Amino acid sequence: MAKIEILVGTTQGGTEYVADDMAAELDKLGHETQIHLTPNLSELDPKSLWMIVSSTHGAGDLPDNIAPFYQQLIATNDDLTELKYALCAIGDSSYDTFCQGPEKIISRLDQLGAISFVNKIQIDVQMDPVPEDAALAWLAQWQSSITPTN
Ligand SMILES: Cc1cc2nc3c(=O)[nH]c(=O)nc-3n(C[C@H](O)[C@H](O)[C@H](O)COP(=O)(O)O)c2cc1C
Repeated sequence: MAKIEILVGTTQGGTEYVADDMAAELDKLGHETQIHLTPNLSELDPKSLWMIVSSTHGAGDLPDNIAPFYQQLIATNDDLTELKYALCAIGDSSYDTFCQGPEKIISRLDQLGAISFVNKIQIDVQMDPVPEDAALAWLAQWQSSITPTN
């Protein structure tokens, strides 16, 4: 069993459904998931696996609910070298800034020493109108490699 923090960035709520479905799948496998709709750095375990599940809004911007978390990351110098993360980005390829919002978070996590646990997925709602399906297929590719220590 692993502890998995799921950080959600959403404006209309669609991405929250994607996060809920992945959490349900991980719970079935015996992992301990926690969904954060307003993530707070001080409440997250830096020795767990973080899944960032976020759409993009504006012009390559993070949704408002997760933007303050990004500011917390910018303000901290915490050592995150024990942290592993997985990115599930959801966007629309008709925008030049396709899926760029959560890249800001990933870029800062990398600066703080965190390591990507798997290749990210960028779900294009033009191609996948039901992003849950693409997200669950992606999760199925790597969920068996999650270990208690990650
Ligand atoms: C005003 C607006 C701006 C958007 N900007 C972007 C963008 O810059 N890049 C992108 O990939 N998708 C963009 N999108 C598409 C959303 O990320 C996509 O519709 C997503 O499914 C919304 O999920 P949510 O309801 O969970 O926020 C934008 C959508 C809207 C309505």
